[in-house]
Amino acid sequence: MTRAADIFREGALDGAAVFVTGAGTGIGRAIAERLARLGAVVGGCGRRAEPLDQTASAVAAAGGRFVPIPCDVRDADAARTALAEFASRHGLTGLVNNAGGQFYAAAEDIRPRGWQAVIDLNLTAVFHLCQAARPLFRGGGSILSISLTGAERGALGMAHSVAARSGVAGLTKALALEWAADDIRVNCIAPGTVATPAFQANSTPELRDRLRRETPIRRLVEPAEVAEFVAFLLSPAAGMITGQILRVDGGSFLAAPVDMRPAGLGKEAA
Ligand SMILES: CCCCCCCCC/C=C/C(=O)SCCNC(=O)CCNC(=O)[C@H](O)C(C)(C)COP(=O)(O)OP(=O)(O)OC[C@H]1O[C@@H](n2cnc3c(N)ncnc32)[C@H](O)[C@@H]1OP(=O)(O)O
Ligand SMILES: NC(=O)C1=CN([C@@H]2O[C@H](COP(=O)(O)OP(=O)(O)OC[C@H]3O[C@@H](n4cnc5c(N)ncnc54)[C@H](OP(=O)(O)O)[C@@H]3O)[C@@H](O)[C@H]2O)C=CC1
Repeated sequence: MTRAADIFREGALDGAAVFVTGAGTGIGRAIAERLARLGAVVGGCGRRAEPLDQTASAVAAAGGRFVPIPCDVRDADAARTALAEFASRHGLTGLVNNAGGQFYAAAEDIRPRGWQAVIDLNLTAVFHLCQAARPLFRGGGSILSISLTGAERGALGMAHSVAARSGVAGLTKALALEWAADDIRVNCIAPGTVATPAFQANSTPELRDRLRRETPIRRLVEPAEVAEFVAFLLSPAAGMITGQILRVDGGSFLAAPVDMRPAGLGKEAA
């Protein structure tokens, strides 16, 4: 079978300049490496410099260009400055809001600071970066936000994250409408479970096996499968796709909601 990664021709994204948040690890790193391989110049942020430098080395070894600009996306001014610095040197045709995450807790155990941390990272930072990108796009652009499948139906143990991702879904549609006339497309990609090092570190083999069994296509999502879809949505081939929430989840959204509450791990969802 042809692998997804064989579909695009080399140079398919020549001339593209894309900023990826959380580009040092996991899904963000896979996205950065793939876009650079297809010819885009990629800028990326994260709080830590070291993972970004590792992405830069991997991209350079493959003959691509990656510009690491460490910053905390929850600091709106710092994020704005990082994006502007990248755009001033390379232009800007795409933004991928990938930085995100949450802890797992029953709703009654989420304290105000925990709620705020998850909303700030997964929703408010996305808005600030979209807003910052808007005037930097010249002649159109494409914004993608990495969300989480099933947010529209709910999940147990992730109330803060489900609320934030639902906010991103609404934001995606609102911005798609406001900016369509300037050929700025705004979409959301909602992955199912992806076995990245970060998720492995926050889960047990038993939980991952349960999530795999609960996925109609009986395996977890590969980071490369998300990256390939990102490449497509950034390309001119997706020129009429905007305002969409697009799932890369093996059909997970059709199955029962997941139960990620610490006390519920290992049990079937209620
Ligand atoms: C159908 C669908 C199929 C689909 C099925 C899909 C399954 C799910 C798959 C999803 C996977 C991923 O996203 S995995 C990839 C992403 N990686 C992660 O999620 C791991 C990283 N997580 C984090 O870094 C943190 O959780 C996060 C809050 C986001 C960032 O935090 P910060 O660095 O700002 O903050 P911290 O100082 O650590 O914490 C801030 C506050 O959070 C609270 N807090 C932190 N951990 C807490 C905990 N376990 N329980 C309660 N509260 C907690 C405390 O109140 C802290 O405040 P004080 O203590 O008062 O200071
Ligand atoms: N893995 C999975 O199963 C799924 C993941 N997702 C989502 O996909 C995205 C990527 O996940 P994944 O690759 O697994 O996880 P990672 O934890 O590896 O990726 C998150 C990245 O974001 C960066 N980041 C976190 N907080 C900030 C911040 N405040 N400012 C700047 N950068 C930050 C991290 O770098 P640093 O720590 O250096 O800041 C890290 O590189 C997340 O939004 C996640 O919620 C969605 C569905 C499923």
